[in-house]
Amino acid sequence: MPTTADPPVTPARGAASEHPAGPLLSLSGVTVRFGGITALSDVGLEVAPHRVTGLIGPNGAGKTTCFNVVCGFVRPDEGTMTWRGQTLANPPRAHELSGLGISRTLQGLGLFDRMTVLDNVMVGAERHARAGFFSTLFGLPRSSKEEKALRERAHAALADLGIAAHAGRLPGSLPYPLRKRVALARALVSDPDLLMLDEPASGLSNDEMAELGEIIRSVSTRAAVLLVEHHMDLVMSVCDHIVVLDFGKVIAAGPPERIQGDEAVQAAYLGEVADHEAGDH
Ligand SMILES: Nc1ncnc2c1ncn2[C@@H]1O[C@H](COP(=O)(O)OP(=O)(O)OP(=O)(O)O)[C@@H](O)[C@H]1O
Repeated sequence: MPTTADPPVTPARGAASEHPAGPLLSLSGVTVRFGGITALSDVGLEVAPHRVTGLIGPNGAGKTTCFNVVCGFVRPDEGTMTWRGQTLANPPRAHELSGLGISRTLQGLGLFDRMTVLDNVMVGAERHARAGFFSTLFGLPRSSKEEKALRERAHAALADLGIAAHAGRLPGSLPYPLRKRVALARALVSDPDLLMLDEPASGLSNDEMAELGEIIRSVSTRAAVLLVEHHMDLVMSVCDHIVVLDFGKVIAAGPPERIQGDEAVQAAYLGEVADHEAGDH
């Protein structure tokens, strides 16, 4: 089983964890098949507390499938998931994530168009609300004290991301980069221990991407981050640790500087460039 221990670039089966207190999240032996396609094969990775872990690889390498296993969208055929040292009998279902302390943003932002920005963020505060998600969604009553506390949390999350001024607007009236921040605020308002980001830089300008990098680094002071991303500049600048997938297998894991110089990684990405060029003719 590959692990993400830093010293070996090619992860070693059964290697000891690099984190003295243990990883926050680990996958071991995860295999996912879609009919005849093996999307993930014996994948192992570890996410350390308060570290940014990047999951990269060429198109079709299995990144989204791996992300979806952790967020409960895909059930693996084999393998285990360990959260805070406890092996989960089954990977969490999507609605169980928040209770575990895991939040995510997806490529499609999934904001509710008819709810204000503030209400969208309040939906994410479920973990801290006794009455929970459905009360917010369907406008069911909750105590005024609880309502006030939730509003304050949501406002603080918006303020942290510099978008408190837009609290009363509908998401559709905001430009895309700001809608992305709303989705991020909704993920952060529950004060997660792990924030999972699926291609957060897509559709952002270089300046916006640099700001996103700063946000990700600041989030890592209070939560671990698992980042699936194609933009290598962002990945290399924000990640403490990178896991590289190719054809559903972990081919390398280590700190950015080591991954950049890794021959297997370079070959995997060169193969991708060659495929694109062949497709151009
Ligand atoms: N629901 C599905 N049904 C069938 N095959 C799938 C399904 N989801 C993914 N696959 C296949 O599994 C493999 C891994 O796909 P995945 O989307 O996880 O890769 P990826 O690294 O996220 O790719 P990209 O960078 O292009 O988004 C691919 O061969 C893909 O075609």
